[in-house]
Amino acid sequence: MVARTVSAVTLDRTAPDSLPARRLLLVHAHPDDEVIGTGATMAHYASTGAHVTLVTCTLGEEGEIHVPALSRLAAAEADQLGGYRLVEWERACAALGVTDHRMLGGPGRYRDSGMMGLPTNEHPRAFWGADLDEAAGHLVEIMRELRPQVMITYDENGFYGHPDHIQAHRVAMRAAELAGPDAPEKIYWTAMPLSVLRDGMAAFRESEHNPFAGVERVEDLPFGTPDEQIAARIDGTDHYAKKTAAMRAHATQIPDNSWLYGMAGDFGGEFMGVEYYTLVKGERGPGEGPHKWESDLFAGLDLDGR
Ligand SMILES: CC(=O)N[C@H]1[C@@H](O[C@@H]2[C@H](O)[C@H](O)[C@@H](O)[C@H](O)[C@H]2O)O[C@H](CO)[C@@H](O)[C@@H]1O
Ligand SMILES: [Zn+2]
Repeated sequence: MVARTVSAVTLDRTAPDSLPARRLLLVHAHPDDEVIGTGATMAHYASTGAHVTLVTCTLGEEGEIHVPALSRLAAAEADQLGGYRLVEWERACAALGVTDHRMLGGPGRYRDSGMMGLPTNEHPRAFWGADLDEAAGHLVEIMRELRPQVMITYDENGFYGHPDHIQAHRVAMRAAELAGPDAPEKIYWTAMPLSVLRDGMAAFRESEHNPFAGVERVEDLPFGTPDEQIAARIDGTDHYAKKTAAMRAHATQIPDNSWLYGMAGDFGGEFMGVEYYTLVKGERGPGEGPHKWESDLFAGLDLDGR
C-alpha cells in the first residue's frame, strides 16, 4: 500500500481490497439521464461484477411532471419534485443493479438550472453557476476513494446543450485534471452514431410518437457523431428489460407514451440495449468491425495495476 497524507488525513491510495478490479464512474446531470443514455451499460457492468458508481449533479427540481396526480410538486408550486425524483432515481438504480449512487456534494447541494437561458439559470444554487473547482472537488474525493479506471460523462455540448449537462461535462473533466494519479485512465463521452440516427429516423417515420418529426436530415439534430469517431459500442441488449424498468421508475419524466418505449417495443434491444461512446482520454483497446469499435470499456487496461 502506498499511503500519503492529505490535509492531515491519511489516504490509502490503493483501492480498498474489497472493491472489484473493474471500477466504472458515471457523471450525469439529472435523475433519468443515467438510464436514457447509459442504462444498458450500467446494467451490463453491474451484472458482470464491476463496481459501478453513478454521480448525479442535481435533483431535477425544474423538470416537467408527466404524472398528473403529482403536478403540484412542480417548482412553481410546492417545489417538491426534486425530492420525488430522488426516489425515482434510487428505484431506477435498483432496477439496473447499481447500488453505489451519489448526488454531487450531497442531495440538494446543486439545483437543476432549467433549460438554457431561463431565469432559473440564475438561482443561487443552480448547477450552471456552480464554482467549477468546488464542484469538481466533490468528484475528486470520489476518485480518490474508488480510483475508477473508466469514467463516462457528456461531450462539451452536454450531448444536447442543456446547461446542467454542459456543466456536468466541465466538472467531470476538471475533476479528472485535479485527481492526478487517482484520475480515470480512460474517459468516454456519450455519443450517438449518425448511422444509428439515420436508421432510427427511417424506422420511426411511420411511428405515432416520432421523435424525429420535422427533422429532414440527421445533420440537423443537436447531436450525432460520425461513425468513424465512435470508439466503443456496448451491447447491453441482454439488459434492455432492466433499462425499460428503470425508465418506468422515472415516471414523472418519461410518460408511458414516450417514444423511448416505442424504441424498446418496436425495435427490441438493438436501439435500447446498445450504447455508444467516443474516447477522449486513454488508449483504445482491441475493437471489431469497420471502425474497430471496442466492445468493452476496460479493454486494453492493466487491471492488476490499480
Ligand atoms: C433528459 C433531460 O436532460 N431532461 C431534463 C430536461 O428536460 C426537458 C425540459 O423539461 C423541457 O422543458 C422539455 O421540453 C423537454 O422535453 C425535457 O426533456 O430539463 C429539465 C429542466 O432542467 C430537467 O429537469 C430534465 O431532467
Ligand atoms: Zn438531463
